[in-house]
Amino acid sequence: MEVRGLSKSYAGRPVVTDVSLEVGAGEVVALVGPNGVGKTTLLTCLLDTERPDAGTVRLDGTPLRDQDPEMRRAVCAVLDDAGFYPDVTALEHLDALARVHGVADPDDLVDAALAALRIEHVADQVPWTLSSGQRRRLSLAVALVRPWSLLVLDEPEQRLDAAGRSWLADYLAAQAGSGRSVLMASHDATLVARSGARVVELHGDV
Ligand SMILES: Nc1ncnc2c1ncn2[C@@H]1O[C@H](COP(=O)(O)OP(=O)(O)OP(=O)(O)O)[C@@H](O)[C@H]1O
Repeated sequence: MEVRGLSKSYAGRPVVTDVSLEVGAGEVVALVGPNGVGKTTLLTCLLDTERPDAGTVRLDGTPLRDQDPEMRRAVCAVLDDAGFYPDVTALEHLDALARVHGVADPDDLVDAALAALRIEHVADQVPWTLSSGQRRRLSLAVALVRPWSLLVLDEPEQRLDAAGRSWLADYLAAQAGSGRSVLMASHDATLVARSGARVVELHGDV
């Protein structure tokens, strides 16, 4: 992914100013910086869910548009743990996403994801009955059941216990090792280091 000259203001107040960065194949990149510096804003602009005031975002040379089915397939974003259908169990949520993306053997993939995230025992519960950490684990499990070449994560360490953070760091490093790309905002220096991330520090008037 290549970002050039991205800027975003809210009500005339600059939040992201002229940011350029690249995330290469096989690379984990960590955006770091203090609260309010603009990490989430940058991620939402990159994902085309917020419209930047200026700048370009390209994936493999093509402008990134969230309405483009190819882009939606290439980019997996986990920004929070809120995007669940309320009446669908954890297992059904993962199963639906795997099938929508046309993966082979969705049953096996979903079982493996539930096991990897250690949420098999709550697979039949609807999201609002999960603990907050289990909901975060379910959000992350999505990345294991659908295709992507770029994974975008916003503070994925939130609400994870120590074992979960270690698993996540090793998972991200392994994905980079297989040639995929990861861009995350994080406040967890251990996660950033253990995942082998290249650090991009945002500076702002905060
Ligand atoms: N929709 C919005 N309208 C107005 N201001 C906003 C909006 N979204 C974000 N901001 C402001 O933009 C600034 C950057 O917010 P952002 O969430 O991007 O920071 P962040 O670096 O992700 O912070 P944190 O580390 O606390 O998650 C903050 O001052 C915030 O108040």
